[in-house]
Amino acid sequence: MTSPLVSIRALEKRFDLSGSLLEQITFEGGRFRRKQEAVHAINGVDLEVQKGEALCVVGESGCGKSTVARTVMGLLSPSAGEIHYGGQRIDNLDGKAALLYRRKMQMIFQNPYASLNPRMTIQQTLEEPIRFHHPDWSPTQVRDKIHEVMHSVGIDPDWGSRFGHEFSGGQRQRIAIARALAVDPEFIVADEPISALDVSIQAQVLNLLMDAQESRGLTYLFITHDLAVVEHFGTRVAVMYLGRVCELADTKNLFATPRHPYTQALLSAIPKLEDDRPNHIRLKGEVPTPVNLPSGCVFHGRCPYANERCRQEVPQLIVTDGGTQVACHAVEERRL
Ligand SMILES: Nc1ncnc2c1ncn2[C@@H]1O[C@H](COP(=O)(O)OP(=O)(O)OP(=O)(O)O)[C@@H](O)[C@H]1O
Repeated sequence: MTSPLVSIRALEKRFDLSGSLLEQITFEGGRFRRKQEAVHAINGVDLEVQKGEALCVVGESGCGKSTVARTVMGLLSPSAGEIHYGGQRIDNLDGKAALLYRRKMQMIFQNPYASLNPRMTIQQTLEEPIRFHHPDWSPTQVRDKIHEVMHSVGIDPDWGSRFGHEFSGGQRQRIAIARALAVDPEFIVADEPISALDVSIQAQVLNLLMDAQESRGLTYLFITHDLAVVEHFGTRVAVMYLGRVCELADTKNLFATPRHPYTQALLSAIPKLEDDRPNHIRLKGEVPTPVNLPSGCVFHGRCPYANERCRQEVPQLIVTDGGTQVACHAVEERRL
């Protein structure tokens, strides 16, 4: 395998909930104690994104997908761990060195209503990042680039003087995609890019992202909770639960033979007319709070295969016969 474009290494992200030092001090059992509460949003994630692939990250709400996305993009700093791009560590860069990666790595957000400035014309929206990253470009070069990206996302280049609010949700997301493409990125993090759109528009925008991937040789980290999207779009899939990756597989393998009980439960939740699927699992209970993480395997409280080892020992990702990586003691012990 070639070296990955992006590596996420032993990533952890905690959000401190304790407030000021004064608010952290409590009096318990006759002593002053310092109480430090935190949301453990990411708890040791290792992922490699290969050049040209679309790596999808899936999981229930709150499992840490967006936090992974925002940390990779440098919008959040990791509590521990590293992000590498093309072999270079980037989570600790600033100034000029960081600028280069800001051009190569672009992000598309879920809500095109919030991500476009309503006071800017489309021309201004697209011009801003181009001028920022290419201050030496002539007005003609800038104009040609704007024309090219508007055309490629299916927005009439003559509409450049219109404002964002004059466009529908689907058109706005196309413009947001054009803004990301305008600086010729290599890597795009797309965080639920179609989930705020009408169902009838979703497939069009997804196809647009796939066309851009092919024609521009893009690599995607694609965050979604929609398994139908994953099946259509993903080269590989990472399934997350409570801030950890529990399964990493080629998309075909994941849908044909899900190995982790949580993945099996997610796939079981997809409605089917004739349900003859093996490994049908129905999840009980709620996702535990990421403030007090369960010991051992974070999934053990909801897992029908959990035993004492699962309650005590954190499972690591192991490679199974089919090449899928799974973090599950039951799979490792061939109990499942
Ligand atoms: N700024 C923040 N401060 C405190 N907690 C946060 C912050 N951002 C995220 N979290 C918490 O971190 C955990 C992971 O959130 P994240 O948004 O990454 O999950 P997600 O899988 O993307 O969920 P969703 O699909 O709902 O967006 C959640 O418990 C969330 O409440």
